Amino acid sequence: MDQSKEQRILNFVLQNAVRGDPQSVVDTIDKYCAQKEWAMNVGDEKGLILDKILEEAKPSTSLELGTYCGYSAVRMARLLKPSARLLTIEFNPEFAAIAKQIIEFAGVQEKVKILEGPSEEIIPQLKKKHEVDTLDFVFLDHWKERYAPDTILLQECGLLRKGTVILADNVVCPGAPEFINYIRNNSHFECTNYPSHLEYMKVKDAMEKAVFLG
Ligand SMILES: COCc1ccccc1-c1cc(O)c2[nH]cnc(=O)c2c1
Ligand SMILES: [Mg+2]
Repeated sequence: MDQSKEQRILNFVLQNAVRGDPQSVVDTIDKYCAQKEWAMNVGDEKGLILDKILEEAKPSTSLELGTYCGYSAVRMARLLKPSARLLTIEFNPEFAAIAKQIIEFAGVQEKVKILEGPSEEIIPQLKKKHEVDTLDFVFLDHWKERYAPDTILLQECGLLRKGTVILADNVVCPGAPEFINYIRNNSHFECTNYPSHLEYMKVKDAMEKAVFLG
């Protein structure tokens, strides 16, 4: 059976990154995806925007929707304080299996927990099954048509608190028009747009930050 692109990314990390060094894992994935095969990691340019907004938020409990190969999970975990936790939801079992190995190789497995399944099923389980009180930081990087319904679901499940920071990838490319329309016309959110580029490309993209006002 031919290897998947995600398996090739994992192999490149195992052979070229430094075990236990999350920065080297991030840099190695960026090198592979910029030079050999494009893949939908948030990447180095938008990754720096993610880093800055995450460091400002100093979250104890973070949620990521869309783990993929674990690039942004490793990128975020490398900046979290030792007691902080990141829950990351991935629908695709093959992606989740690759991400688990990349997260473990980077040595951030103590801070990161991968939850496999559809976000609409897992989000309502976060409080009781995963001992979440409220979320300090949310990174939306999964199916664009789920951004708005999942943001509404997070509110309905009482998972947002005054000041929760939501950061969404790809609001220009592929685009998340329903989410942008919802969040910018909602007085309970304070929105900021961060123009950037699609990972590893010259194509325009952007990230949107939405702070929940309670
Ligand atoms: C499968 O499409 C790949 C693609 C193709 C062209 C343009 C953008 C994207 C893209 C870029 C991203 O950062 C993404 N992040 C999360 N979930 C995505 O589906 C996603 C898609
Ligand atoms: Mg993305």
